[in-house]
Amino acid sequence: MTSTLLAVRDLRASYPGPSGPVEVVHGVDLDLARGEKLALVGESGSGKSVTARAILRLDPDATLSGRVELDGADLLALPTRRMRAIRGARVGLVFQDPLAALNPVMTIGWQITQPLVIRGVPKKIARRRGVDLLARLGVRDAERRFDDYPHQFSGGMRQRVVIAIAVIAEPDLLIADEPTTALDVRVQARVLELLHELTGERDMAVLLITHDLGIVAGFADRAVVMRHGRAVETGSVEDIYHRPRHEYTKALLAAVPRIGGDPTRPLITIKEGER
Ligand SMILES: Nc1ncnc2c1ncn2[C@@H]1O[C@H](COP(=O)(O)OP(=O)(O)OP(=O)(O)O)[C@@H](O)[C@H]1O
Repeated sequence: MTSTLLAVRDLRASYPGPSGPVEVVHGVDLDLARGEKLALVGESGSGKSVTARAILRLDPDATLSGRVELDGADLLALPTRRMRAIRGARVGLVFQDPLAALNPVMTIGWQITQPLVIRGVPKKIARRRGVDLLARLGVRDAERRFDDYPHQFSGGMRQRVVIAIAVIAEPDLLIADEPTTALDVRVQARVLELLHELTGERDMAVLLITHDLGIVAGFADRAVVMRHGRAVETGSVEDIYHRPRHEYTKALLAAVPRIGGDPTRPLITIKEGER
């Protein structure tokens, strides 16, 4: 029996524009069960990031409506202070720019252990867990590297640090926006494998935002296909790949280059406004 962790209903987000508010998320519904991996897919500009940011109320200038229920509590109705406590504790976050997410003057070990230390976990234990996590993320010599600063890490290593910070406090949900885009294929596979393991070990759910249908196929249980700020199709990864219903999903799948595919075959295009 799976239980619903996150239920999003008719979520809308508008931002101030030069001639009034502009709606960029037009009524998105999605459900995520504990331990489930859901991918939000679509092309650049389809509204994946703004949907994730709206779920967590990350943009103070966005006007939001609808319902975002985490374990039955509507996040859109919570006081800001309670919402802040949920981010980081119950929901771990990984966004696209790892450098912006790290503090340049603190060691990476300090930053990784902070979510545990502020919850009263003794420093030594927090360090042990942090080092283990970094090692599981494929960072070599994790014990020694723990006392380095962000500038001493490559971009790919910093991204793994950000992932470690997001998951160390064992959140119920991880929201990760293109978490592996900056990583080479081998490290990408390691990171996805770890996230997969954590969903099993801790029943952590993952909302993965990606434009990469290859990652979706290898990682997610279900997917929501987004276009122009709407969820156009939702289904199991199996159904989306083998029995896509929406023309846009078919076009997205047809646009994925395949090894051995016919390079002269034209890409399917669909007309603007077609839904
Ligand atoms: N702060 C903002 N103010 C106004 N419009 C915004 C804001 N942030 C995003 N948008 C608009 O919302 C739409 C969706 O953007 P979003 O970044 O969610 O797309 P995406 O699918 O995540 O693409 P990408 O993979 O490139 O990040 C775009 O048209 C974008 O211009």
